[in-house]
Amino acid sequence: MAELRLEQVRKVYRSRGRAVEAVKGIDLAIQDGEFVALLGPSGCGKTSTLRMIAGLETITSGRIYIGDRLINGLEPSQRDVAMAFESYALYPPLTVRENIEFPLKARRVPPDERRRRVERVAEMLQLGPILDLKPAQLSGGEQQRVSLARALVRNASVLLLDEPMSHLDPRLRFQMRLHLKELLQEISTTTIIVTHDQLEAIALADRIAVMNNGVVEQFGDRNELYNRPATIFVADFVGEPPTNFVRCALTSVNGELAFRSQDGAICLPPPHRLRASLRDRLGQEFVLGIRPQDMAIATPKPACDPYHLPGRITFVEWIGEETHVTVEAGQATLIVVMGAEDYFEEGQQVDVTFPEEALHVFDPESGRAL
Ligand SMILES: Nc1ncnc2c1ncn2[C@@H]1O[C@H](COP(=O)(O)OP(=O)(O)OP(=O)(O)O)[C@@H](O)[C@H]1O
Repeated sequence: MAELRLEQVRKVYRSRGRAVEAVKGIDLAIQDGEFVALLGPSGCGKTSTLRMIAGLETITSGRIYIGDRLINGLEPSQRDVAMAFESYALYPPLTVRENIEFPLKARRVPPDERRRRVERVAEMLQLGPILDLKPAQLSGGEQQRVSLARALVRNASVLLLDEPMSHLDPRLRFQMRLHLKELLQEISTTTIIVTHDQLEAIALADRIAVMNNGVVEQFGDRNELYNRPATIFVADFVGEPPTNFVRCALTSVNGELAFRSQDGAICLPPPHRLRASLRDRLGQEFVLGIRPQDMAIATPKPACDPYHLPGRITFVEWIGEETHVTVEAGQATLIVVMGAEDYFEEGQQVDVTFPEEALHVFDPESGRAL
């Protein structure tokens, strides 16, 4: 157990004379026993970050601390970090039991203690029936669970999981998530999981670092990412369906500030919390973001709520427990999530409403929330 701290960590790869800056000076402070997910699209630098913490990749610049120890120069074996790989990395000649036991033997853990720890983790990950098989006899999902078991059994200060469930079928994935969460709560090891699956990140992690293009766009818990997205990227990447975005100019209508789309179909007052700071930005463009789950369709039009948009339903899709309704408001297309029991018809004129706090305002240049 230990705190893990990354300060201005960068990774530049050189391949065929070209420099690729995969990680662009990230800062992360992960508390002792905390479970953090690195979430982001393919190529955003998640695995590079993890491999630098594990010592499998050199750190181009910056500092990584585990507790008070600066680990930049330490060999992987000196770092007290355990890692489970997406690509398993099991030892082919050893049985599953021997694979899991291997890191304990290397650390001279007594046989009784070894057996107890292997059995505990094997039970958690449902590996009992395959303990005497060799990796070549296992399915991809089974190999992945063995790799996870081998990392968990060590009780290292820091546990790193790189897409540890990507090869499991959805049902097993669900079960593994439950077991993993339970097990990690019990051993309370500082853990980082890399995933591009936001459901996995949300279900497992205490906090999520959303990465894009080598930088951490936001580091926060689920509520912060949903209710106060720091950037356009986070508002777009986290949440399903993605946030609705509309580009508007800040204008003055009858002496009051208003965000107005180019065709005039959208005209909304800025949220109260931003009004004072927006006074001197008249004429500038902004990106407005509203989550589909924060919107509702009201018929008839609400009497005095300023946060409503008149539009026309163009598409209705029933998805299990939700109905996704597409509404056109002038040239803007908005998706609204309603309940499965709500009934709407294409062509219907409606009003889309939402609470003031659901309106997120972003600077189009920096992409950052105001
Ligand atoms: N050894 C390497 N040499 C050159 N470029 C690399 C190397 N490893 C990674 N990269 C590049 O660095 C960037 C980040 O890669 P990284 O694997 O860290 O991203 P990722 O977010 O983990 O992606 P994925 O989810 O696809 O695994 C990518 O552009 C990748 O092509």
